[in-house]
Amino acid sequence: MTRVKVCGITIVNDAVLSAEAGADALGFIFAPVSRRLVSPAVARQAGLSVGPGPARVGVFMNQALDEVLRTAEAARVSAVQVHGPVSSLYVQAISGYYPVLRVLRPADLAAEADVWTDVPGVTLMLDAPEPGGGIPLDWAALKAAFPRGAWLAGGLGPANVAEAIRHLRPAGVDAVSRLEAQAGVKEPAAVQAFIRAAKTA
Ligand SMILES: O=C(O)c1ccccc1NCC(=O)[C@H](O)[C@H](O)COP(=O)(O)O
Repeated sequence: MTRVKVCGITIVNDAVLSAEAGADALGFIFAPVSRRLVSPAVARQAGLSVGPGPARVGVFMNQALDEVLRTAEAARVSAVQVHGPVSSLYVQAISGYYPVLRVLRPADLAAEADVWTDVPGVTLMLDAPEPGGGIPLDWAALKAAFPRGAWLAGGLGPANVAEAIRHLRPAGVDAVSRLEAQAGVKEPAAVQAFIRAAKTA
């Protein structure tokens, strides 16, 4: 069954409702450029409030390694998601502490996907060039190159996630924009419908 990550949690109650709806992972964005920036303290409280079930993923973009590790520790996340043009050494260093979701854009696939094939602790995620922008990828065009075991993000929501899964059979799916009432605030019905659609695809 496809695993489901609900990203951009900024409110403890949204973590709880996502977990109750069956989310496998919750995303907490620590990249200062994001409209869904959350503090490590709130992420930590959210993690404590959902019990042992869902993974808690700290999301970072172009941030120094020590900042990533300090923030992840303060927030008590269980995995780290890495966006941006960082080196493979940087990703490997994080994977010594946390399972890593390494985010690639379709344009990066040819150069970087093979680097991470069968590397323990690193899972690929394909996302649109603008993270959190709500723009879907061209699933048909990606089909031949989509790495086995990779996750998919980019403009997914209740209305299109089943179709995306049928095209690419990702190991997991991730979404934010189409699950929100406003930036950083979840729309409960959309979260529930997204998880249901992904799990039954
Ligand atoms: O969502 C953001 O604001 C964001 C900003 C900077 C780095 C990452 C960010 N989001 C990470 C995610 O994993 C999103 O869920 C993913 O990009 C999909 O977003 P959407 O297309 O809006 O569903």
